[in-house]
Amino acid sequence: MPYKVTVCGAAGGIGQPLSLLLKLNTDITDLALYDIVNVPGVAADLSHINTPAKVTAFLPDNHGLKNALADAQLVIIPAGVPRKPGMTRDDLFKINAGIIRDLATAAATYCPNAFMLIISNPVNSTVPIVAEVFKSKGVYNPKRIFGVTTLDVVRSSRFVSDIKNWIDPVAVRIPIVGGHSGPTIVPLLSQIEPAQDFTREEAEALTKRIQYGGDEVVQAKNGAGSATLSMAHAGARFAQAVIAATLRGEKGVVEPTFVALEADSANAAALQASVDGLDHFALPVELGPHGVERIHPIGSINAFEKELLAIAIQDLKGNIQKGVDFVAASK
Ligand SMILES: NC(=O)C1=CN([C@@H]2O[C@H](COP(=O)(O)OP(=O)(O)OC[C@H]3O[C@@H](n4cnc5c(N)ncnc54)[C@H](O)[C@@H]3O)[C@@H](O)[C@H]2O)C=CC1
Ligand SMILES: O=C([O-])CC(=O)C(=O)O
Repeated sequence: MPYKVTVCGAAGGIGQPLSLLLKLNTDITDLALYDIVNVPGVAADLSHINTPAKVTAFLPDNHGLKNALADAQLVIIPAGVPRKPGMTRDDLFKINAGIIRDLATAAATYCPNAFMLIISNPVNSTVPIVAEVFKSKGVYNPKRIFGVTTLDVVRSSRFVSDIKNWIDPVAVRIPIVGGHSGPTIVPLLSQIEPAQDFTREEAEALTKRIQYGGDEVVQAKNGAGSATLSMAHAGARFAQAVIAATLRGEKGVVEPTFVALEADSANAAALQASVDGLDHFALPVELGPHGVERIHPIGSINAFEKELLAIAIQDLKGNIQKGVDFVAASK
């Protein structure tokens, strides 16, 4: 069965290793790589790998974006600028918001039914931007738009195994809820599988490391960007989860991701009430043939996690509104 995936920002620090991992995915038959620079070389290089996907490069000229997106079933967007030391993800808004708005406008026009996986920061605002653009084009389906927060999940599994060193980091699962920036990243360590006990000191230190894991990489790269290789792994993992549920019909595929809560219409009101009325939030999402199948509630959490959640909700309100306002002001 043909399955076309388009990567926008494919020549970048994330785009290249992500495209490599996607090229190794034998469910994908057509890998369209779009960027404003350097993408023909990336595509030529990847096209020599002996896996089924046909790799094609697109630059903006000759209707490149239109041709890259046409008939895509899945679109992954790591386009835009990364952080330098001292910056917050929100500092990227002024450049990345316009890039995401324009790519979303093209996707809403040329592949309105594709699953949209948004990596570009600030995710807490770029996902609402995509949603608002799709609404304005009359093609909005909240089940199909995802903010990729998988790196928080990947990191947290690894960081837990650093302090409880007999735990297999591949097997450990921690629901990460909220959003994708500092205090909006809320790891629910009380719900870790397999079950673990943490002292309050351990929980505080681990939570801080998970919330600021991105900063560790930004500082280590010292001006040369932010996480790219771990992000490529995380992006490929989330893409595979979507492909498994939507193309292969696998059941029980659950990954935390930042989504519109209305995507689970049966539970939307209760979910929104649990996060002070926010319309977007990262929660563990069960994926199904149409994308979001069911959004898991926050569940039972301890006093420390309640404190974290209250802080996250306050920040997220502003981040989400900023995205909505940006699209409204662009009209
Ligand atoms: N969601 C997450 O967990 C993470 C998100 N990120 C974010 O991902 C984004 C990309 O990061 P990197 O790959 O390190 O940056 P990068 O600068 O290495 O690559 C970005 C690519 O986007 C391309 N680009 C710029 N404008 C474009 C447009 N209008 N259309 C298509 N392509 C365009 C650039 O030419 C470049 O190749 C950043 O915003 C970063 O903050 C990074 C790590 C984790
Ligand atoms: O920290 C950054 O700017 C990139 C990112 O989102 C992450 O690594 O989680």
